[in-house]
Amino acid sequence: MGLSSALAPPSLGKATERYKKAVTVAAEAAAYTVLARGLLHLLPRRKQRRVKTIHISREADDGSPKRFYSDARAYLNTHVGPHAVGEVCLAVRGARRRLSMVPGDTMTDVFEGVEFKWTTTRSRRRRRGDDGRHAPGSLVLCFDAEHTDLALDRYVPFIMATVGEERLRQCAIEIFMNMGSSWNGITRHHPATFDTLAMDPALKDGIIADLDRFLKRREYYRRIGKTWKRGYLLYGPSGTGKSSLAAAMANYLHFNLYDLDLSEVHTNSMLQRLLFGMDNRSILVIEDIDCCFSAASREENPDDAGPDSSSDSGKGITLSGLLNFIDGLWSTCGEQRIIVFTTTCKDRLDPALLRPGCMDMHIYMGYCCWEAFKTLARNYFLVDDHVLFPEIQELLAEVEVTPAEVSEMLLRSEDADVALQKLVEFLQDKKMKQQGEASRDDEK
Ligand SMILES: Nc1ncnc2c1ncn2[C@@H]1O[C@H](COP(=O)(O)OP(=O)(O)OP(=O)(O)O)[C@@H](O)[C@H]1O
Repeated sequence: MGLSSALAPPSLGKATERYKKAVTVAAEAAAYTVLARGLLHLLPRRKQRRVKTIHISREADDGSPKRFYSDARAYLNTHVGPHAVGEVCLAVRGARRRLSMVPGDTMTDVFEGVEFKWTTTRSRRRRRGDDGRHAPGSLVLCFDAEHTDLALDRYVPFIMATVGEERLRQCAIEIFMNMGSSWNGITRHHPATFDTLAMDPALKDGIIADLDRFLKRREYYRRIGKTWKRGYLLYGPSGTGKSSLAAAMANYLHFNLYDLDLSEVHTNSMLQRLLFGMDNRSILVIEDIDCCFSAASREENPDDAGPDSSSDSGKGITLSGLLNFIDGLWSTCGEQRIIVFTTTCKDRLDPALLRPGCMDMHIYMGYCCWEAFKTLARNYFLVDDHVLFPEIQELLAEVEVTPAEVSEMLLRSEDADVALQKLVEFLQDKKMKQQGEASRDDEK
């Protein structure tokens, strides 16, 4: 074969032949693939296991923390680990000790017989401390894909419920009541929080800011030589949330509540024993203080002293005595104490209590305003708007109704339409009655 014939292009017939062969090979390969896929379905399931991977990031796109991320971490730290892994992080805050997974580590949880493998990834952005360790980035959950429904429908809700219950338990505060000279305490989760409290939002924010400031001021109180305590006088009609506010403060600060019934305290020594028996980081609540110490104080009417007064120091408990007593006692042994007095009738209070500097903050808990109503509607029915809202807003501007009365109406039905209609009728009825009373007063 000459050089020229070797380099010459193949004939058209040969080229067609090669093309046909190539097509046949490709078709056979495709057929094998289909066959192999079909056979794969016939193989036992174990052999075709696929892994499902879910990434749980710590922050949403807008930078806000993601709820399930923190729930999952809390669950892993307390329920799965840290015994499941060799290396753990330790954080100590006050009396609380917290162990958590080291970023990059993996642990396995078994739920309903299925294995769930959790891995913490390392954050690319942040580094923790001087040891150069990466802060945790996101969580990665891997499991057999055939259990996807179980994972999403049962495992994830189980984690959230478990952590939710745990948080409630941890949020529980102790509520004490006086029995003789000692306190009788129960641990419970009081439902009142600043979220559930219906009141003017600016006032609510002001109270929260005041509490925050108080907590941070240990050095300040030490410097000025005063007891680290804060006093709040809550006044307003019955059913406006004064007791609820005291409980919301306790929940917010994680302080225990001491509900002091002064009618049961007959002598100064009894009072002293009770005050000494209180823990730090606590709130002392004395309700209806006007009934305990009115303007016609026992100080001015010594005959009005407590029944056992003669058996003790010879003096009954007086308001100024109580205040000085508390100051004196707490200055030696107490840290982070709050005292809350409530009254429905500020006019009847002993002037000593109203003197500047006695109670740090006077808070008026008033009738249900529009903003307060919106908080209740959101909490009871998860609604921010309703066709009856304009009418309710108008009525609330004219009628004196307490948040307790509004709450009671909203509780009458789980159906928002029904409950809000009942509230409208209740407000209309109340408006008529209040107008009737006003015109009768005018006639007098
Ligand atoms: N501002 C409020 N926000 C939410 N719920 C409230 C509010 N005020 C009253 N309630 C509801 O009414 C109930 C009674 O309220 P609370 O005892 O706190 O009122 P109070 O002003 O302390 O009344 P009293 O002066 O009679 O002790 C509460 O358990 C709560 O359900």
